[in-house]
Amino acid sequence: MSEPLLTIEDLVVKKNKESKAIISRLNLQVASGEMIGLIGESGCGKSMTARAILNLLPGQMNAKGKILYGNRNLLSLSRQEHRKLLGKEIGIIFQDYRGSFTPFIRVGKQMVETIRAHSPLSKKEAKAVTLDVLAEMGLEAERVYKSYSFQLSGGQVQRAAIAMSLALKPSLLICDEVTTALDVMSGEKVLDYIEKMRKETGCAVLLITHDLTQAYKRTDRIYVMEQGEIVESGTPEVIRCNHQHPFTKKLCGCVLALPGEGSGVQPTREKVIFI
Ligand SMILES: Nc1ncnc2c1ncn2[C@@H]1O[C@H](COP(=O)(O)OP(=O)(O)OP(=O)(O)O)[C@@H](O)[C@H]1O
Ligand code: NI
Repeated sequence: MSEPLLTIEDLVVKKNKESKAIISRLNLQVASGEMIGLIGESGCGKSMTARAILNLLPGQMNAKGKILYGNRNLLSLSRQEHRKLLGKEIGIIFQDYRGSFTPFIRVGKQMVETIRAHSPLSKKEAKAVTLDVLAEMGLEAERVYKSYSFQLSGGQVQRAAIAMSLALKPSLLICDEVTTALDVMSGEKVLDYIEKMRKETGCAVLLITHDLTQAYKRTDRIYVMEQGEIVESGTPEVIRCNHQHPFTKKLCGCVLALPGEGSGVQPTREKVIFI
């Protein structure tokens, strides 16, 4: 692994000081250019981990430990410093992609404003970048630019949200269940675009998913989370074939996967069932 870009050390997140930890002593590393999978059952703390990185934990929740981005501890940055990093250095695509754009402002205008908030580009230059990245995502750039988000399909909005992230060229992109609300084909396309972006910009990706097959197919390394703890980590092959933890065994035992073209996933002797 090359130099770590993001290092989470002993992260503990609690609803309040007295309550049980939602995340307990979590350790995780993402190197530049890596695609990392964070998998686990619903409610195990995947989104809270992303929120802690982004300083977007709800209400009274507090986080202890270290989240090092380069040599800066994100947990000790001011809100203002954090905001500067968001988007520009660290991009996020949420599960609820509709929330990426407000419904009252045209998609193009929002993209131009976001780009300009993070760079010294003129309106005209920002518009050119916006049209470029929308086209890059395989969208009809002019039409999407002029549309309100509710005039587009789910997949189109999701791709526009990725285009937005691409325009800001973050070093780290966090994708939280980005395909959950999409049909399989649209979901695959969205992941293809994320991979394309990674190849083009060299950014690292933290792919949060409860879809084990997706993690196997797309990531370089996988962290398995259970009830707020990382119980296992390794390459997709190790997690699939040589997992040690009973939870990973259970998780792998639940997978039903199709032997997809170019998936890189070979049938194994054990728990993963291919039909
Ligand atoms: N706003 C909130 N206030 C208090 N507790 C919360 C809040 N949001 C989530 N939680 C709790 O934090 C824990 C971790 O939730 P989190 O959203 O990180 O799960 P997840 O792994 O992302 O699940 P999913 O796969 O369903 O998205 C859960 O027990 C959840 O009930
Ligand atoms: Ni979640």
